[in-house]
Amino acid sequence: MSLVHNLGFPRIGARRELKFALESYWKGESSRDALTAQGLALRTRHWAEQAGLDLVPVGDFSFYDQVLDMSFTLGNLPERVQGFHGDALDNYFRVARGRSAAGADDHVACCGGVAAGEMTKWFDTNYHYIVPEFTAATGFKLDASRLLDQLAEAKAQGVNAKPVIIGPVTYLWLGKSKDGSDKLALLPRLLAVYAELLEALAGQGGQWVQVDEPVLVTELDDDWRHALTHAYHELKSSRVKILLATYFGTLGDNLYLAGKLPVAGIHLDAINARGEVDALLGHLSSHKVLSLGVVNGRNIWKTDLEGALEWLEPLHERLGDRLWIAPSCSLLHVPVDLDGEQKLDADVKSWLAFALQKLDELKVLGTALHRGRDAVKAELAANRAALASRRGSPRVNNPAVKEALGKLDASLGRRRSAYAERAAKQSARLKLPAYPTTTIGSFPQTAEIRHARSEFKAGRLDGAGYRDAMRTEIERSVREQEMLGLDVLVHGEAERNDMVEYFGEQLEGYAFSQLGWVQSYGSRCVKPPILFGDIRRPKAMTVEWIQYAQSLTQKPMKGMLTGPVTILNWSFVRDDQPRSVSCRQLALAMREEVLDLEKAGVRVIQIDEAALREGLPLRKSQWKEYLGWAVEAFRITANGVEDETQIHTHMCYSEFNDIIASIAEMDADVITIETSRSDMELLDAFDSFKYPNEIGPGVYDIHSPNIPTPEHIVALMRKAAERIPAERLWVNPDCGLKTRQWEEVIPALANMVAAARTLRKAA
Ligand SMILES: Nc1nc2c(c(=O)[nH]1)N[C@@H](CNc1ccc(C(=O)N[C@@H](CCC(=O)N[C@@H](CCC(=O)N[C@@H](CCC(=O)O)C(=O)O)C(=O)O)C(=O)O)cc1)CN2
Ligand code: MET
Ligand SMILES: [Zn+2]
Repeated sequence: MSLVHNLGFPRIGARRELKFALESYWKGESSRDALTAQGLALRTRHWAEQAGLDLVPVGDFSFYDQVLDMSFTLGNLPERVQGFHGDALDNYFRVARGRSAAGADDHVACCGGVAAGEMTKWFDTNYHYIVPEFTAATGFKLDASRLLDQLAEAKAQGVNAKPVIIGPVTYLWLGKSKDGSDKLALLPRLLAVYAELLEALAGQGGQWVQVDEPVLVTELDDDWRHALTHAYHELKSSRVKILLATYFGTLGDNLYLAGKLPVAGIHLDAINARGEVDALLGHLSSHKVLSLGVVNGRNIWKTDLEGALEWLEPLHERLGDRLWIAPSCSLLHVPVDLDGEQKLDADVKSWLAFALQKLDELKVLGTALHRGRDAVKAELAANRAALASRRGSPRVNNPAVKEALGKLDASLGRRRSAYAERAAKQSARLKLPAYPTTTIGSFPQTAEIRHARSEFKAGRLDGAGYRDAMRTEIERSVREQEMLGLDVLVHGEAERNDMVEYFGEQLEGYAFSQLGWVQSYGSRCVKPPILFGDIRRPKAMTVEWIQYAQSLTQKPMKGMLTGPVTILNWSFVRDDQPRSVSCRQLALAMREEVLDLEKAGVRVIQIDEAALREGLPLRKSQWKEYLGWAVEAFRITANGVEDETQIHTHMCYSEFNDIIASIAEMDADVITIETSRSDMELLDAFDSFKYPNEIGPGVYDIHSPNIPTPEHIVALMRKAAERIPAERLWVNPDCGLKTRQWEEVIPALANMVAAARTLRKAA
């Protein structure tokens, strides 16, 4: 029999129950007990929904982040929160979210404000984790209570539990050394605690433990490879059976190493690394389990079940019980339940599978392997029909789009003149002061804005009423910016639910869900739109809003767009054509929008590419290819405008050292980046490359409620000016302000404008 299991289940809840419970607890509107009860209710429901599986993950639930959970399990708390004498869960949230010194926190008086842990993306996904912090002195101390409590809960509910933890090497690899010391030097100390942890799990009757080591799909140097070998030799005497889970890619050079590790089984992402199955099997000793991730945990398409069986059946014949099947990775990255969708087009819906449907697919595959295809004849037939309908649908393939793509030539991606010439014309037209100030686009998405939108979507507010509500917000943003004295204004993005979904909703070739939420970080979720067909822009998408905003002020109003690469990287995308092709289609559609904005008199247009760097493949050897088409797509979008039109782009969470040449190639007149937390060090890349265009290095961290002082901003900008000539510097926050409150935004921006004035006087 082949065993069917899952690697992880989405924890936010089909109706985002966890999000609402968390936010209400943080606001002080509900009790800690209410929050933990909601956690228990979600775990219980999710285990019940996975009941048909042979092994169900336990420990994949988290109140904020699974990496932060691991830091607490291992007793690796940043020094600044040690000695906190409140509740452990509150301390956990202090690390996750930070605490302003002026915050409404009982412990501010005794424990002061604390900075949030740094957040960064989880491999190549749109999920963000809290970065573990290390120093040479870091010690570890086991606190297994979370895992043991959840295991006990699972047992009480009759769940076939498989505890899930992040492996020691991946844990170290994900963290950051705060003092420049070698993280790997901590491995012996860390392994001692992992050994204790495995022992504790064994004591609870855990037989199999899933230990996630996704670092195995990255390019590792010898030290890290050695660390893996060393770690699993140290842990091999444990009483539990380790299923070593790899996902998000191929093992590549690490294949032999992975195959030889002394563990009881290994999970391979057979969506990305199906070609490695044979080679891996060649290295696996005959007692080891091979778990194959055959259902894609990263997208929302139905699996080709018969296609999967074609290659699984012979493997099953060979391996028998040693073959397990699972999703390719945790289902954290997909929405929960397709059945909740009431408005999705019936055709498109019939092509999709969310987490619960993916588990059903696995069960069908398991039954077919176990009892023969006949036992699931009806399911296989329905699957075959759905796949055929998708392949043949005229809505997927639009000849006109294919034709337009065929006509593309390199001239589309070139500005008329070089930067220096454009800059002179733009400066004559815009007449901006030195150190011009601007913001990145969004202003707070208030409860009123979201409420108006949800009333509109539910049909209780009509189009005119909704437009008025948004215009009121836009007007408020413009007035505030004028009072603050900013130089280049934005409309505030009130009308946008999300910078990607908003465009997905308006482009042909896209479908969008009502409840397809995926956790992005903490309580924050996104609803990635579904790119299923050839892309076309039926009509202008942003022009009316920007025009309205411009009508309220004499100052230049930035037109605000999301770039093709970011739209692609934050959507669920087609698996029936290369990403580069979908991206080029998006580029052509967004180019039309850029040209429409220009025609409407918009003088500054920002094209956000927040996810351009984020989309880099996990393996460096694939970067060149990706950057080639990604930069080209941006250029197609941006570069059709006149010299006088100023193009901005924006990127956050970025280190630019290794891609600075590509950034320069994008040739935006101005790029705004996130730099405040790195103390402007990120600018070194621009400096040493002699980046020729203008730069707005972020001067305040928008993730934190803390208000930056003018002195702090001036100091940061002086550091920036050591690296970039002052005449090419802008002053702006790190990113958009949609997650902040107006009460935070106004004083912060006032200080930012004051800082710019100080700088101008000194110049
Ligand atoms: N796609 C994407 N990926 C990204 C980012 C991004 O901005 N977009 N940024 C980074 C991650 N950062 C993020 C920052 C903020 C949020 C965020 O604020 N998300 C919102 C949801 C945004 C949204 O789509 N809102 C909808 C739905 C709002 C909503 O929840 N409405 C209520 C009803 C409210 C009412 O009636 O009063 C409901 O449905 O229950 C809207 O505005 O229309 C949230 O979790 O709260 C997400 C990611 C990286 N990846
Ligand atoms: N214009 C967008 C905003 O301000 C850019 C966000 S980048 C994640 O929200
Ligand atoms: Zn940003």
